[in-house]
Amino acid sequence: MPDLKETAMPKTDTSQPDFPLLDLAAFAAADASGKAKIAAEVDRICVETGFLAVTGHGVPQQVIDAIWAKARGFFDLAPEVKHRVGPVPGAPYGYLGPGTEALAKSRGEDTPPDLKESFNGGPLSIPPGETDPDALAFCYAPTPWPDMPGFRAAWCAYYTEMEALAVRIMEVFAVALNLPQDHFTPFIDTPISALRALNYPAQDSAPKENQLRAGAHTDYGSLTILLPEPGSRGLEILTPEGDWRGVPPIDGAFVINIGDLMTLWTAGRWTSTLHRVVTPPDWATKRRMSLAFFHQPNWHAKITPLSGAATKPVTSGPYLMSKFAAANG
Ligand SMILES: O=C(O)CCC(=O)C(=O)O
Ligand SMILES: [Fe+2]
Repeated sequence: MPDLKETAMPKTDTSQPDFPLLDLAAFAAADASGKAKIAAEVDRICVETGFLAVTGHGVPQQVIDAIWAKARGFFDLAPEVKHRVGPVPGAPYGYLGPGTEALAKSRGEDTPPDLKESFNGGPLSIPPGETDPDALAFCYAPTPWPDMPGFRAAWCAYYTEMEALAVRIMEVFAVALNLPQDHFTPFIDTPISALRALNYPAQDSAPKENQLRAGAHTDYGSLTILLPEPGSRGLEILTPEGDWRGVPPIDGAFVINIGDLMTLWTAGRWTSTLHRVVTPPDWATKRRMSLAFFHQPNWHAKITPLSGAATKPVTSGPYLMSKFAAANG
């Protein structure tokens, strides 16, 4: 494992001097020792919280603008129109309306449903030869597309960018773990990632006890690439000290965090941090949107600790399916 000594790391300029940044363009341009230095800092952050902001990502602004416009347009449709693209039973894609999901239930906590709605889409193609019935019925279920010109094209363009970005981040993760840069490739070459557009509507009545915009949870997979609506607030992470801390809006950056499978892969070295979405007092009258790309290894990928510790492997697809069922049961 890398040595954990403090290294210089760029910080956000003004709003939140403490929030760590990973500049992917700087990583790509660095020589081996520069890469090792950046990777050591990523390792340190992943040990602590696994949350950081990514700049230098190269995702074209017009791809981001287009999906924001289509997501907003979709959520502004009448409820009965949105429900026309509700999920096929047992599948996670399409429109999940208010009252459908309580993320805290994925950890066995019984809370009221999250104050949100979402649109969800899965992998853009099915790997040739895939016959596993659960894989076909769950993660390779078709996405029910809304009848809105340009929605599908904008969605798929953003999904494609996120898939490529996740590969670059997983390469940094490999170096951060002192592994060859392409170590994770065989596990993530047919990923079963999902993209979710989230809308947290303005709240016109008081929430129930323990009801949040998103209940406290960890993400399930390898990596989440989150884009909160610019300037928006409400996402909080649990610090190692046990305090909830707001993630600041950071212009031009994605917020990334690792999920449960990365913790398992690193034998507990990296933290899949609890996070939630609250409603700051000045946000109750305002909607908030976000785009979350949940990067998930191949359906059949068997995740065992890199340390070689003898534990029963966790298979990526069935693990994801069981967590989704718990949160949506
Ligand atoms: O909307 C957000 O900022 C975070 C949502 C989230 O953590 C999730 O859906 O897993
Ligand atoms: Fe999350």
